[in-house]
Amino acid sequence: MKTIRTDESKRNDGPAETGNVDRGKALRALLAYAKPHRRTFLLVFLCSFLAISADLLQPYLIKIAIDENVLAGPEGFRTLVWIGGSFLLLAVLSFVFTFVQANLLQRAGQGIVAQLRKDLFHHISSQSMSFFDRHPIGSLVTNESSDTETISQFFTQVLVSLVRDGLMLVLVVCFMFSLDATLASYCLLLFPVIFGISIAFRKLLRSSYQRARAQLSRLIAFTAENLSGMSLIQAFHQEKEQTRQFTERNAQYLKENLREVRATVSFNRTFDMLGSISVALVVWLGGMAVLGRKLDFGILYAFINYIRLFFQPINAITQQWNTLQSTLVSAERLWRIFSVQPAVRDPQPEEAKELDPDRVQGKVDFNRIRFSYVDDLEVLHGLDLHIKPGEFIGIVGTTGAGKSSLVNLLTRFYDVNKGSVEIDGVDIRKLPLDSLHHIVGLVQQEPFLYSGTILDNVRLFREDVPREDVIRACKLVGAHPMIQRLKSGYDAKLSERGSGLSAGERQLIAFARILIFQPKILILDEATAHLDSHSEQMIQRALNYVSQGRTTIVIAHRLSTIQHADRIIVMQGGVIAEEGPHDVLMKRGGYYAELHRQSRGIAAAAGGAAGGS
Ligand SMILES: Nc1ncnc2c1ncn2[C@@H]1O[C@H](COP(=O)(O)OP(=O)(O)OP(=O)(O)O)[C@@H](O)[C@H]1O
Repeated sequence: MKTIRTDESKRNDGPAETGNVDRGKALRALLAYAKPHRRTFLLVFLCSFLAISADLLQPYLIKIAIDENVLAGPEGFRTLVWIGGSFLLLAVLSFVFTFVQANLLQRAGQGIVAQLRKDLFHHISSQSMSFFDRHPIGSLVTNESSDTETISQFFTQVLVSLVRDGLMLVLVVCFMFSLDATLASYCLLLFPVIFGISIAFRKLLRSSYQRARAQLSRLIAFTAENLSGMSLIQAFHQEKEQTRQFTERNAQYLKENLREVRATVSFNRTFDMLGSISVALVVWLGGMAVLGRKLDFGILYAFINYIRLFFQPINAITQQWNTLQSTLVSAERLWRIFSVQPAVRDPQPEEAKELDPDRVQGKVDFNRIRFSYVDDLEVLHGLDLHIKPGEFIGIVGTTGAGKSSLVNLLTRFYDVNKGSVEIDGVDIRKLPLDSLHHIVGLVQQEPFLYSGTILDNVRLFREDVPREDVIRACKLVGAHPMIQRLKSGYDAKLSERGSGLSAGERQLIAFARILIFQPKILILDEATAHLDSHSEQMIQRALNYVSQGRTTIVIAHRLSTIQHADRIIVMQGGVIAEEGPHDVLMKRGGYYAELHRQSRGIAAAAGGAAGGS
């Protein structure tokens, strides 16, 4: 199944979340998902038709029973039994066809939405980092969960109701005219009233739904953000303030939700009222006709049944109208996401170059690169850095100097605005992303661990990597003793994001991943969180081991980590301020020496405080 394609495919990660989108296009793209299920939908409509016919014939049978048998006297008894039997048969047929229709419909509808969810997840996962800078996680969670659920209702309720109830309405009107054209004509006078009411409510229903959805998104985004920053909230005693903000958002959502419920209930009850007035009208007009012997009683009985049935599909269609409004809002939201194409993409086949991961030397060149996350706010200003194969580079600098930005460009989380980044002389924009990520390995400040076992996390769910290799890698980076202490060792299940492990332990696991996947270039963003000296030593040992034979770039927050680096790059305000080995930089007495002095001062103060406490 193909992902929704859009005409806006040339858009690069653009702000598709704002501005109007073409609702027709969004709906067409959605309907394309139903195409593979054409046959099932045809069967559904056929079953609906048969079930409706069986339902509609029932009042007609009763009319025959009353007028031609009951009122005709005792000789009609045998036919009455036949009519009773036929009535029962019609009821059974209606049950069977409705049952089959509902099952087929659910299967097709749920299948479509499962596919949509999968495509959406795939689409989101293939976006570049700038997409996630612009789209809050909470809002993406709403897209993936509740928007797709609304779309599911479109396929399992709206689509079929529009056809089934529309068909029923036409058939009911036909039956009514065949029974009594005058009474039927009076009933048709109701159509303009129904139309007027629908138009009057339409705007109100749509806007109240949109407002409720916007508040829900706001609430989910706030909750997601808070849950991921819970430790910070508690550390700064922000619970009360956050609860206050949550309560405010929650109250807004409640208010909008109630407003939506009020609008829906008023709309539905207005229709019910109209239905009751119509029945009263038919009873009055028809009753007069029966009394005046212009109409058979059986016809009046059937007519009352049909007028009830007449309102049933109208009610259902208007109910579905509400769902259709929700579907349109959800389809628009999903369409906006699907319209965004990743800013960082695989090269065109004619431009693509391959580097054999086993033969990569590991030479890295940043050639006069300029880069900004947002327009007009450049963070790297024509930076030039050339790294030899196997070189160990330490990057230091004040916060916001551009260290992470520099390595983000080597992993192609973002692309440079000007200049180029090359590996072994090949512009990385020409390398397929897959092979680039084989060549460049990353150990982040807060390595991401999945909900799964230690084994899964080290070999990243690749079953073809033997358990023994994982254990060997963990032993080499010094993670083995820590893993053995866990209850089930390598099979211990980690909680979400590995929250059961310390920052240092999570980094050790990430180091073991490097030994399994053997990238030729290693980037380490050192953990800023305070590590005790034992963990620090473990990390240092692991790094020394893992960096052997590969080009290594370490963003260091503790200068001790990179003291023995081949070269230290000192960054300041998006440019390289100084570079050279530790001793040379210290002798120069410049910015690095100053940083070093400061860090020793801080370490001494921390030591003093620890000693004093
Ligand atoms: N996703 C982003 N969107 C917009 N601006 C960003 C983004 N990430 C970083 N910046 C900005 O880019 C500049 C460089 O940030 P960067 O993270 O590269 O600095 P750093 O040297 O790694 O800092 P730190 O040591 O604090 O991690 C900063 O001014 C920062 O505010």
